[in-house]
Amino acid sequence: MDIYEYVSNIISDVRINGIDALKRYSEAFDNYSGGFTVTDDEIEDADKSIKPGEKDAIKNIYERIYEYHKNQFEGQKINIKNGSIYGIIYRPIDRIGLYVPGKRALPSTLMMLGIPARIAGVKSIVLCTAPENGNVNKYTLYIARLLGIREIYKIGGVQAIAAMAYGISMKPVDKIFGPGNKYVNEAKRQVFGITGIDGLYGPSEICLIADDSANINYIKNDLLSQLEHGEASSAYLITNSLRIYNEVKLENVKKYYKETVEESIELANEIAPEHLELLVNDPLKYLNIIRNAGAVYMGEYGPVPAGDYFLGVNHVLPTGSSARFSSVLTVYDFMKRISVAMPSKYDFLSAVDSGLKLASIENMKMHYKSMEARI
Ligand SMILES: NC(=O)c1ccc[n+]([C@@H]2O[C@H](COP(=O)([O-])OP(=O)(O)OC[C@H]3O[C@@H](n4cnc5c(N)ncnc54)[C@H](O)[C@@H]3O)[C@@H](O)[C@H]2O)c1
Ligand SMILES: N[C@H](CO)Cc1c[nH]c[nH+]1
Ligand SMILES: [Zn+2]
Repeated sequence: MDIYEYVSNIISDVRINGIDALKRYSEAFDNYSGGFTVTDDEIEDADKSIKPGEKDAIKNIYERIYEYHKNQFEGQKINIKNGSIYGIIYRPIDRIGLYVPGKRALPSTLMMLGIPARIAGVKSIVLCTAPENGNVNKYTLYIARLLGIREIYKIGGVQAIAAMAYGISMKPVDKIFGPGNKYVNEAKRQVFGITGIDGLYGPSEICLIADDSANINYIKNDLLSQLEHGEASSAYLITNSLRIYNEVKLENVKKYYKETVEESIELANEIAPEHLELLVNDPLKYLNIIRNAGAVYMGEYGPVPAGDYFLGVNHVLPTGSSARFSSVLTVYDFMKRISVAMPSKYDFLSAVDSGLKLASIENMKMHYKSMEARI
């Protein structure tokens, strides 16, 4: 059975059989058979068990992520010209679902999802994450509290995506956000249309371009950092230095030699990686030829893990070459654009003839009459 059919069967089962199916899949995949709702007591216990130093680190990073995202939204765009009003207004999505990997828990991801959601003004937020030994990761719960998220479910994988989309054991959501493994991403792809999705944010990837000036240790550590996410992750090294090409010998890293940094970047554009790291002299001068990447990290102090954790940039990024058409998560992903028009009489009359012609071309009689009646 291919992954499409496999995931589709789970989604249908959850849609048709509801909570019974959720229970079966939670038992089968997450070894969990308790209730799905996280209680206030569990949140309180998590809070108590976290050390003050850990809380400070989380709050510091929360602030940095907030700072980076707070001015992303550039405001409503309403133009008033010669008495006409044309524009686009933005409105937060009413209700969203956040998916945070839970078994090998990534609490940092909740900050990356929840902070821009709150900045965008989303009011109703649900969190789904798989339990580990029966419990949701305590740091995830602490961050949920910082974000004011109170509706939290111990559900992971495909069944969580189906539950949020079809409203099983909860009210359905309008859009689902968050990264996950191949099953989670296939599930998101399949429920798109019933609900919105942010993008295809799958197993982590790094493409590192190094010239002869790059530190070999940095190269090795940075490549291995993203492979640490699991066997589905990928790492590419592209270099114009034969020395580096020969010295970096790492299992599971795909290596390429190119004559120049420009050619290396062209190959990276074809790969369209989630993360593109440049360990080259004067990296800024290459920015204008980078076309396909989820995020670009440059210079000695820009290793991908710093972006994963504390720089403040978002670490929820397109993978599997989807950076060709998709982007890093921003505040805008949590909003809808609505076009707005209020033409003046003058503006209407100056162009209505063209509108009437087009209505005739399309043979739309009532469209024609609607406009004609105002002349
Ligand atoms: N692109 C990004 O922005 C980004 C950010 C953070 C993490 N990630 C990636 O997210 C991924 C997280 O993956 P994960 O697996 O740790 O967590 P996950 O939460 O995505 O998946 C775990 C869940 O998958 C389900 N599952 C496991 N095996 C299954 C099977 N055989 N059939 C059906 N369902 C099954 C289980 O319900 C389990 O809870 C990693 O690959 C990581 O690299 C990506
Ligand atoms: N590298 C991941 C994005 O691909 C994000 C992450 C979370 N925690 C550690 N890393
Ligand atoms: Zn990472």
